[in-house]
Amino acid sequence: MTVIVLDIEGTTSSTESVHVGLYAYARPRLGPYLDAHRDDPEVRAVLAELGAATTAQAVKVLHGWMDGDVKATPLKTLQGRIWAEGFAAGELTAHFFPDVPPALRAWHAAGHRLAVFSSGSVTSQRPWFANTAYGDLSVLVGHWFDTVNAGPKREPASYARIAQTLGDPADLLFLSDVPAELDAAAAAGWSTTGVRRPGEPNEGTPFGAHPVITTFEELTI
Ligand SMILES: CSCCC(=O)C(=O)COP(=O)(O)O
Ligand SMILES: [Mg+2]
Repeated sequence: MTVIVLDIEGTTSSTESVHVGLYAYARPRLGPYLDAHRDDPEVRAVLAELGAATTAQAVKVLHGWMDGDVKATPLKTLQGRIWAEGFAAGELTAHFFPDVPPALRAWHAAGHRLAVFSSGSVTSQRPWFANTAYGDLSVLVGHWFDTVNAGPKREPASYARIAQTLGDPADLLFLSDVPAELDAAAAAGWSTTGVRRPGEPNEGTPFGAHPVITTFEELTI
């Protein structure tokens, strides 16, 4: 039995749906969210990490990270909370490539375990998988990992940390569109497969020694 660990952006879901859909939703809400949750310990911690004295200063840093698609944990924490509210309010729905839902259901039915490891916070991963045009896919996923509970995606130590929960690295398979993430997983003893989807930013990126698929239908476990 294999544990299949999924990246989101570029792998299960389009980059556009994250950058245009989710980022545009979060962008104007960051300032008001900070002002409304100043007494929340997690928000206070984010502000302390940013070193920003005012909401305007904090928003400037956060918008700069969004413009550069910097996967900084304080940004991901705030985005995730704003998106979770958006999903709960019925204002957001998730995008999944059409090959993904049937493949996840088939792998789950065959006894393979599924997990997610994304730079997007766990707070946003769960509603992303729960609110799809293909029904609630979150019920198929047993474990959720992000940069807080696992660590940065390009560091082998993060994959070693995840393996402490999921089991023997030899049984773990990571699917991602980013070669540096696959390199880190392989360095931790995991199996890897690159996902090169037509039209995605990493379509032309070399994947080195990692096997490559263009849809989940091509994966043989
Ligand atoms: C609801 S998922 C949010 C996706 C996100 O914010 C992100 O940065 C995705 O990065 P990934 O590690 O999945 O490529
Ligand atoms: Mg990705």
